[in-house]
Amino acid sequence: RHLYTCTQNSLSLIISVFVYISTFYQAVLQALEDGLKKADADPSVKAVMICGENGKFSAGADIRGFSSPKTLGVALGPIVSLIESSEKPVVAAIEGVALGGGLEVALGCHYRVAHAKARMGLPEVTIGLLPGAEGTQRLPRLIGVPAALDMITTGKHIPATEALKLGLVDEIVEENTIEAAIRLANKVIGQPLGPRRLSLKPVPKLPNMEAFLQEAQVKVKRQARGFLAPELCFQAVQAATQRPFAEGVRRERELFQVLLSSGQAQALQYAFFAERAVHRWATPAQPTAASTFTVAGQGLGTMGQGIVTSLVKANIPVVALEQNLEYLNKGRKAVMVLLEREAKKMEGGAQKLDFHNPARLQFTVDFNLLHDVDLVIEAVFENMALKKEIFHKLSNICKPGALLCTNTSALDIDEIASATSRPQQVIGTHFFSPAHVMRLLEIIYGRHTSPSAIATAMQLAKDMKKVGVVVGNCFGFVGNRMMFPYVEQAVFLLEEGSRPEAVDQVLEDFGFKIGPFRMSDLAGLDVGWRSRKGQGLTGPSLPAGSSARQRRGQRYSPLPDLLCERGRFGQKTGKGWYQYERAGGRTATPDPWIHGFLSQYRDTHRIETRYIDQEEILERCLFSLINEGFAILAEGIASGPEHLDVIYLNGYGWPKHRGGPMFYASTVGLPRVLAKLQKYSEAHPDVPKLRPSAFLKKLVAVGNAPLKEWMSYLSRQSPKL
Ligand SMILES: CC/C=C\C/C=C/C(=O)SCCNC(=O)CCNC(=O)[C@H](O)C(C)(C)COP(=O)(O)OP(=O)(O)OC[C@H]1O[C@@H](n2cnc3c(N)ncnc32)[C@H](O)[C@@H]1OP(=O)(O)O
Repeated sequence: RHLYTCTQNSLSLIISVFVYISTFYQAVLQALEDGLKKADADPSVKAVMICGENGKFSAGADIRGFSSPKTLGVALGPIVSLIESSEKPVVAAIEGVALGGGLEVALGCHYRVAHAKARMGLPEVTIGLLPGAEGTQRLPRLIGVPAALDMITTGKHIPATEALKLGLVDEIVEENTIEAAIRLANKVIGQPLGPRRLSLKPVPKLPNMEAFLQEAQVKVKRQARGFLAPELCFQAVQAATQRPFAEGVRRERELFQVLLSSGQAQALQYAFFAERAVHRWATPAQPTAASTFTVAGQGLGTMGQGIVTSLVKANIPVVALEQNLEYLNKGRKAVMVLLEREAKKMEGGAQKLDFHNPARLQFTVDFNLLHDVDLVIEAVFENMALKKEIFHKLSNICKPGALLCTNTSALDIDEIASATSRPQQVIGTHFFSPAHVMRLLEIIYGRHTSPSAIATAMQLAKDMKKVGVVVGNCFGFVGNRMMFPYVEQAVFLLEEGSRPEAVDQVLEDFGFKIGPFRMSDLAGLDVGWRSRKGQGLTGPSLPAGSSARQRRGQRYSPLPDLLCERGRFGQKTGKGWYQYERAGGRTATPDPWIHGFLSQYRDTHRIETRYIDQEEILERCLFSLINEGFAILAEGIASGPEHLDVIYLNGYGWPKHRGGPMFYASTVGLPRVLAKLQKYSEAHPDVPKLRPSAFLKKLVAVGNAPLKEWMSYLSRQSPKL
């Protein structure tokens, strides 16, 4: 943001511009261009140094600018060229971050000095673009093709220490970066600049470049699953290996334009801002125990282990509690394995994982040790009676201000709170498995939960580096409630003639990592079976004489129950919707037994088998999920469509380049979503989840309102959101 010119011994400020290189695009570019020309023309100026303000070099172009028709993104390229062609040495002083266009500017400089704590990267791929200011051509020339491909196709940020090893920066410093850059500038005055101009350098050769590129392309394609940007990033880097610099730049610009108009870039940029909007969301209240939490993890099963690991990673002191020594020792061992693994990943980084210190992590079976903690996260298994018993005990033992959180994916927060004398301090925290990896945290407030309890849970999410989304209390909350109709449709499609692998394929082609049946096999079919038994939908509590395919006047499919009755719980038993190489195996193969079973089932229930095309599979699964999203918004269970999208992007594997289910609905067009739901609902009148939500109808009736205006059409919103 500052361009300094460096005379032999003195430093004078020439211009001051803004944080994001293109926030005031024309002004910033103009200022850079003017400053450089002025420096070049002034014989008293011997060198130039470019740095940022307030300890940050640049986060790159203003992402909002890419959705404006007047985007002038490519104009940054000529400025980078101008920097490079300067007859006086130009040194970048990198502090904080140098990302995207920011790093591209640094690549135009002849030298780069970075602070040891700085981070660098070309994250354009994560917003659906490629580094379009000649970065795909300069970076491989500087650090070689493998490292450049890795940075450009993944968008990862790298620490300065790694940048130094790669040769991306010339020097790293612990103290004053700007002074170090000026020192370097003074040192190199008069030295030839040709060897420092990256556009003149050849791309370093590899003995097996072609084979390397082929393999890399296959890998990028396999991981992208319909996401265009990584593939086009690859092509731009490939161009650097095949063409002279200027032609490579032309190719980069063509590919950039393809991405800019692809629709995927808008989806990803929407997702970028949606996540930040959700993060910014706050209640008027202050957290009660901000940043000084001592947290007790209650229950050390799979979820509890992940939660404790996450807390330790976030440097939050933890007391981990189990009901007996056997479970405690088992849980402790598992947590230690996870923590050792995390510590290994963090090796070489600035932060160390401190988990052998009992003041940071303590394991106990003594409930009384919870007396002094600020917050408890209960993570026993999903059983209302057990949870109520524990909350009653917690309410008696914990100090008056302590917040009591329950990790649940569906249970009623109010009922759990009713077992305590402090329902205002009871809140749901729905972690996703594995809890030390997954970023999402659904925060569920009950009828009596206080605003400061919500604010405290939000603070906890921030401290744990998770994306906390506050939602209301209803069966399945937001994520699972939207997932139920999706899975229900997938199973109905099997009844009507489809196969698990056909349904999964359509949804995987859409971009999900795994389809609903592979997912169900992974999670275990017994989980849903237990829940359906609890709801009286199957098992001994099902009233005698119930129809096989109807429950409470609605269509019901007993297929998952029938599989469970045959011991087919999925991967854990080696059989589920697919077959596996062994119990615990992970390779799903279509199972002829399932095909035979389905056709027998259709015969038994006199269901005519029909061919179901990909469009119907996709629409019935996705539109029923989206329809539920509209119902959720109308009921005031969530603050806005961005919140639902952030939940789906971070907890349910929704493909990022589709922006989330509600954003996707807006791109399909609400009138089309409505028309299709109406059609499917007419064909299946006994499936309420296909009946279009009144809110969706309203948004269509007012003329297909744009997503950012949806909430203005609701008269009533939750007072707590
Ligand atoms: C033809 C080619 C032309 C040009 C090529 C160049 C292209 C580019 O440069 S594209 C942009 C590439 N840069 C990025 O993708 C960086 C995005 N930002 C981040 O990763 C992070 O914000 C950060 C690491 C820079 C900082 O993280 P953190 O400290 O956690 O803060 P926040 O993420 O909450 O951000 C704070 C605030 O800043 C807004 N913001 C950040 N970066 C940008 C940006 N590049 N454009 C616009 N706005 C940005 C962010 O939205 C937050 O504001 P709000 O809370 O109001 O949303």
